[in-house]
Amino acid sequence: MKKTVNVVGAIIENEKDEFFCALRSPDMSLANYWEFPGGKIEKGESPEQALVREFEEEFACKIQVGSKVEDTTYEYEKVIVRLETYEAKLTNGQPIALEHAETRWVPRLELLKMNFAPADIPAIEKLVKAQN
Ligand SMILES: Nc1nc2c([nH]c(=O)n2[C@H]2C[C@H](O)[C@@H](COP(=O)(O)OP(=O)(O)OP(=O)(O)O)O2)c(=O)[nH]1
Repeated sequence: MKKTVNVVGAIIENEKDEFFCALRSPDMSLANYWEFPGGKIEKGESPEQALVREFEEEFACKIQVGSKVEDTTYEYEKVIVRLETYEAKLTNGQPIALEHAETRWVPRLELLKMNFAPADIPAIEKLVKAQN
């Protein structure tokens, strides 16, 4: 039976209506896909606590987590991922990619053109529809 992993991702928007995206590096699972960075929720953690921890570990910066955007379960070839995405704000410094191949601030409508991990697509569709 496939394992289900609980993953949380941050949706961070800047004042120019751009979103913080990260490219998974070749040595990560799901290599070379873009994602809303975050990671697996560890035992005893809330999704919010996991996101704060992951941003300190992977981007050496602090975030404040807001409301939930989407909750999707996607079945990959080897694993099932439940991805919860949350709005978040940078509260201390700019993110520095310590593990990802690249990071980019992407304009809302261009999110659709990026090679995002399949589990992220429902969240992206929601963001595009929410455009005002
Ligand atoms: N972080 C993140 N992971 C995603 C997204 N979409 C998606 O399918 N995933 C998948 C990729 C991985 O299989 C899994 C998350 O693993 P991860 O490697 O980021 O988590 P982690 O930092 O806790 O990993 P590790 O320490 O166990 O290596 O979820 C997303 O938007 N953000």
